[in-house]
Amino acid sequence: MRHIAIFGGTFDPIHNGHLRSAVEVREELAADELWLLPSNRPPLRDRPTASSEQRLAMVMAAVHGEPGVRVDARELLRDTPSYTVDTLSEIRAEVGEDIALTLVVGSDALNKLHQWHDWQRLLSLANILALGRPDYELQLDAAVADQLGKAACDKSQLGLQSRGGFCELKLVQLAISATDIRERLVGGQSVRYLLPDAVIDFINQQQLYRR
Ligand SMILES: Nc1ncnc2c1ncn2[C@@H]1O[C@H](COP(=O)(O)OP(=O)(O)OP(=O)(O)O)[C@@H](O)[C@H]1O
Ligand SMILES: O=C(O)c1ccc[n+]([C@@H]2O[C@H](COP(=O)([O-])O)[C@@H](O)[C@H]2O)c1
Repeated sequence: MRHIAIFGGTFDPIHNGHLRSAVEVREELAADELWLLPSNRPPLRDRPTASSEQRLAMVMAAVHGEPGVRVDARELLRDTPSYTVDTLSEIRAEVGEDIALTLVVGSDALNKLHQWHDWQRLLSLANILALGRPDYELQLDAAVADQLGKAACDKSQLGLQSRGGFCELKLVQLAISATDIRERLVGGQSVRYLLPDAVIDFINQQQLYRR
């Protein structure tokens, strides 16, 4: 069965924590493709510092030439909050019923899943993969833990079922965050090796994340 992993984020900016996770998830799941989806108006946080266009440009520069990784800009084309359930419904309608879709969510984001719009429907559209992240233990809301617990399966199962499975993966675990990168830039510190040089060049060119 064809298998697509869907990894959404604010990516303000995209960094090596995201990128290493994307590459490893694709390998670990033996997924055919991994799609990065920059969100337009992230529902549960303040407005991003960089514009949608700038965040999209940084994501594209970061993964240029990376095999099997694609950038999907659909959420930037909708002027509504980027509800994942809407995005997955749209993707499901496009790819059809017989393709495995796996939504990739970091542990910090998953801990807030109970606040997501219509979160109960997510497993009817896709599998969910929880990504371990340093400094963020998985501490799920009780209702979420109950639903995901019932869906728990081995990672090898995710590519064999189109939706409805849940699995946790601990990958390389880089303690990098976009907040820390923005703070370093405001403070005039180096961010080299935390994110790709192409993204740093773009940030400098556009004078992003300055005081
Ligand atoms: N270092 C990391 N390792 C694994 N997953 C990560 C890492 N950083 C972010 N993620 C995950 O990537 C997705 C998008 O994250 P996001 O764009 O919000 O980055 P962030 O670094 O958490 O940003 P911010 O510091 O602004 O909150 C989320 O599911 C998040 O949990
Ligand atoms: O659907 C929702 O209500 C929802 C609420 C919060 C976050 N999300 C999605 O979760 C992903 C990670 O979000 P964030 O804010 O941690 O970058 C991103 O793709 C968001 O669109 C989705």
